[in-house]
Amino acid sequence: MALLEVRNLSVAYKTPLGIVHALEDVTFSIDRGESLAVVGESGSGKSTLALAVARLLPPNAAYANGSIIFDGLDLLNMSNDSVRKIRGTGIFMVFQEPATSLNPVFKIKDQLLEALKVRYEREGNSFDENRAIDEIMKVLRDVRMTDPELIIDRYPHQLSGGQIQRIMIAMGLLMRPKLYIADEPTSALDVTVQAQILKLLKDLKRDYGISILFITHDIVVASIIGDSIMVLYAGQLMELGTMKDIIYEPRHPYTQALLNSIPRVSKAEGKLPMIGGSVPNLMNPPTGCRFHPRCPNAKDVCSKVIPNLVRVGNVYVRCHLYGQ
Ligand SMILES: Nc1ncnc2c1ncn2[C@@H]1O[C@H](COP(=O)(O)OP(=O)(O)OP(=O)(O)O)[C@@H](O)[C@H]1O
Repeated sequence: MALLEVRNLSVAYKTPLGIVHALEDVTFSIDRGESLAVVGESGSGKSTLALAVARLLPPNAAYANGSIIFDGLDLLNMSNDSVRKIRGTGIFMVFQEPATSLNPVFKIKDQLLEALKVRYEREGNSFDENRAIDEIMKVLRDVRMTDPELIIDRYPHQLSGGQIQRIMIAMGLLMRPKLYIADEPTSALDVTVQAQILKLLKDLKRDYGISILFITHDIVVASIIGDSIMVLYAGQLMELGTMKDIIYEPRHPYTQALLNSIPRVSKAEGKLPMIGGSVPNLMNPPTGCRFHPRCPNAKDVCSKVIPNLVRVGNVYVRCHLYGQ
C-alpha cells in the first residue's frame, strides 16, 4: 500500500467576496521512499494541497472533500488530537518561509533538542542530553552545516536563509518523519545553495527511506527532486507521471507550455515562448477544462466538459485531446 493515497480531493476557501475553488478532484499517491514534485504557476493550489495533506488548512477553508489516507489512517476524518500525534514523526512540513517555523526566543540547540525529545518519547526511549547532542551534531554535518557548534548557540534571527533552511531540514531528519512535505523551501535561496539542498534531500530520501512531497513553481526543480511529477493548473490536476515521462514526453498542452518556457542557452537569441493569458480567478473558474482559455489546442468541448483524468501510456492526463 502507498504511504499516501489522496483521492478526489477538493478544497475551497470562504472569503468575503465568495467561495474560492482552490482544488478540484485531485487524485495521486506516494509510495514509501518515493518523491513527488507538484508543479504549477502561482495560484494553482500547490500550497493548499500541502496544507490539506498536513491537516493545516486555515480556518476559512470551507471544505476539504475526498479522502487522504496516510499510512493507513484516514486523515480528513481524524480528530485534531490524533493528527497532532502524527505531526513531526509521521508528517513533517517545511514552509515557504522557514524562519516562521522557528521560535525567535529560543536558541537553535533548544529547538532541536525539543524535536528530539518528542521523537524519543514516541519511540518510548528515555531522553539523554549527551546522546541527543551527538545526534544533532551528526545531522547538522549531514546537512552540510558549517560550524555547527557555533550555529546551535545562536538564535534564529542570527542565521541566514540558507542556514535556517538547513536547520529545518535537520529538524525534519531528527523527527524521522515518514513523509516530508516541503513547500518551495529553496525558492528564497540562491541557485548554488538551492542545488545543494535538493541534492541533500535526495540523499536523505535514499539513506532514510523518507517519502517527499515537494512543491515548486519551477519545472526544472521538479525534475531534479521528483521521482514523479504532478502538474497542477488552477486547482486541477493536468498531468501526473514519472519524471522522465513528464519531462521527455509531456502530453498536456499546459505541461508542454511550462517546458517551452524554460530558458535554454540555445534559445538565447530568440524570444522565450510565454504562456499567453493569466491564471483564472478561482472564485469563478472557467467551465470545463480550467486551462481552455489559454490553451492553443482548445476545442468546443473544452469549455463545456471537464475532461476526465485518463491513462495514456504510463501517465495520467486530464485533456480532451486524449480518449475520453
Ligand atoms: N486562506 C485563503 N483564503 C482564501 N483564498 C485562499 C487562501 N489560501 C489560498 N487561497 C486561494 O486559493 C488559490 C490557490 O492558492 P495556493 O496558495 O494553494 O496556490 P499556490 O499554487 O501555492 O500559489 P503560490 O505559488 O502563489 O503560493 C488561489 O486562488 C489563492 O488566492
